Amino acid sequence: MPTTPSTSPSTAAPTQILLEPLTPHAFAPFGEVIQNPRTHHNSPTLANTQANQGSAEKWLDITSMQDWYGRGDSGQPASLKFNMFVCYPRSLEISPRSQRSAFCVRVLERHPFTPQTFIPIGLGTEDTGTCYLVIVAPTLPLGSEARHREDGKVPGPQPQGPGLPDLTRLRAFFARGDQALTYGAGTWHAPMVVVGVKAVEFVVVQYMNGVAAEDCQEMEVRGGVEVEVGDVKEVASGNMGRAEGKARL
Ligand SMILES: NC(=O)N[C@@H](O)C(=O)O
Repeated sequence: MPTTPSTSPSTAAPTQILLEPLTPHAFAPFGEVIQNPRTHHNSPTLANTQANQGSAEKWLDITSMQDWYGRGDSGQPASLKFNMFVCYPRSLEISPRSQRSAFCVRVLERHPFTPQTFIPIGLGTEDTGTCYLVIVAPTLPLGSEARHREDGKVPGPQPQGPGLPDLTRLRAFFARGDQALTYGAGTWHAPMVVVGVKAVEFVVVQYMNGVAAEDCQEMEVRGGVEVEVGDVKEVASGNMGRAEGKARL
């Protein structure tokens, strides 16, 4: 997988950020949350209709899946792929600062020309021992990119822009089994992080064209970013106080 140069948090970075619940509003700069508007009061307004002889409610256009590969240099067309990721629980470390368990983000990646949807299967809301973390960063404007890149090269245009991730504005969300999500095309994100006691299977939907540099770009986060998780059971059951989970930059 192609790796862009590593980057590290700037000295101006805040030292801590909150671990937040995944909501459509909070996640909007990075993509979309997919959830049942009947059971999640914070859902955006969606059109719906009756289906299946009235035994089903059908919500329409629940997420966007647009092919941006026409902007790639190779001209290689992409097709829609359904893959499955079986994500095992990650090892957590004990934060030297808080003495609580934490996940260290060492890699961020992006898919410049496609959204990517993660749909968990087999993780119920009753599974309060396991949840998953969605860790994302906005993209820096190109001027900052030029200052940060070591090889002087600028990748082609993409929906979020070609810049490196802004680690000073990294966000970490915790999600439940009754939520799926779509990373917007080009959104910097950590490889999926499951925490807790069991593996989670995800059906993953995205466009791909087989050109490695256009399908996925990855970079190392020098020194890592520590996301404080604390008690996974508290996080997974949604009982965590908002100020408890923190990421240290
Ligand atoms: N997000 C994640 O876990 N992984 C990927 O985006 C991937 O395509 O490898």
